[in-house]
Amino acid sequence: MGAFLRSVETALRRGGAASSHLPRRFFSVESSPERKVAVLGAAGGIGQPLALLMKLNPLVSSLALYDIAGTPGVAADVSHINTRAQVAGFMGEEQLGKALEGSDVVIIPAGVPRKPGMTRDDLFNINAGIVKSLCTAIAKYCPNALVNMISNPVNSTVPIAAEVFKKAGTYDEKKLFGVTTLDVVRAKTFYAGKAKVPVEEVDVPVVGGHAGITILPLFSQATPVSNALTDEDIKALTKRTQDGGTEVVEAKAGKGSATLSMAYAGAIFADACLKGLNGAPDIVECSFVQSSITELPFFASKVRLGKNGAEEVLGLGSLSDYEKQGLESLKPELKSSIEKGIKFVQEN
Ligand SMILES: NC(=O)C1=CN([C@@H]2O[C@H](COP(=O)(O)OP(=O)(O)OC[C@H]3O[C@@H](n4cnc5c(N)ncnc54)[C@H](O)[C@@H]3O)[C@@H](O)[C@H]2O)C=CC1
Ligand SMILES: O=C([O-])CC(=O)C(=O)O
Repeated sequence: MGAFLRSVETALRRGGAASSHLPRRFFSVESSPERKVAVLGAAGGIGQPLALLMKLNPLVSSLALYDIAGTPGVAADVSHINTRAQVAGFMGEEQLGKALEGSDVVIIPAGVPRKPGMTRDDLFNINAGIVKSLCTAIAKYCPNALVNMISNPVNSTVPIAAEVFKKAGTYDEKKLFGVTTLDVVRAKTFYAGKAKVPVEEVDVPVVGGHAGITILPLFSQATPVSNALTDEDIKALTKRTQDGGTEVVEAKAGKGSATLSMAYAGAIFADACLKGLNGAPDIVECSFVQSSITELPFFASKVRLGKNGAEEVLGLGSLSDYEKQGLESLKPELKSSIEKGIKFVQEN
């Protein structure tokens, strides 16, 4: 472990990938302009490890940690790590503006997580209001920031954010992202295990939304290609990816949902946003964004990230019959979750 951590430090000092243990994408710094990242909900189960990972990212020069409680401690703790980002903690609504001002990327893991037996939609009543008020502040204090929405139900919180920004006159569809990276992370892990291929080489797009059957992994496009997997294997992998969140919720038995893997996924996605802003070429990640690739107004698919955010929403590519069926089955649920979010802002 000592050697591992020393290699992290060396990698960070060099600003390059010094260790094969580390995802290269975390540590490549071609050029490093000043970039401020704000984490809203930074004292929570996701927020704390995400704050740590963003402090390790050399693309970040300023890290604002905001929560309704607990941020002074988290900020003091993380700030002692000897990396580039200057860390500041902000607590309570009166400090939200200061936390947001000048932000390039705002990551939102604020809100309540699931307990066993709940769906993500069961979180709507509490989290919709939290997201609405945070997005109202974003529109006021950093209207140009890229927003990475983690709070569930993502299928509704992203449309909520869009409506809030529209009302405020600041909406830019290129700058609003539902974070579905954890679905991709899971699909890659599960596929690598089943296909017996090196996990660090695996790529699997995951499209649709971020709840149950709306999560549609496209294993027919997975690389490296494996001819060893049967149709039954693909069905089982699809179901496990769709139920990945529930698997963690049940294992945690009342103590919340995925936090560590989500922090990892959130850090990967925020890093991609920063690289895009900095002009790095060919930055493509799946995300739930405003979309015209299906008849639904929001949809997750591969997105090319650039200096303005989502520069291009990529199409679905060719689907297997099983995936085509999955796509048709997910549309009614996704449509109604999107409409629920829009209605919430229009009526409140
Ligand atoms: N998009 C995804 O793939 C995933 C999303 N999630 C979602 O992320 C959210 C957070 O999960 P956890 O970190 O496990 O929950 P948590 O309860 O551990 O942390 C949430 C934090 O949000 C804070 N918070 C509440 N109201 C706030 C407000 N108005 N402003 C700022 N902060 C506020 C709380 O004080 C708490 O520190 C949940 O909605 C969960 O469902 C979780 C895992 C994966
Ligand atoms: O399942 C949950 O409630 C949290 C989540 O979105 C995930 O882990 O994918």
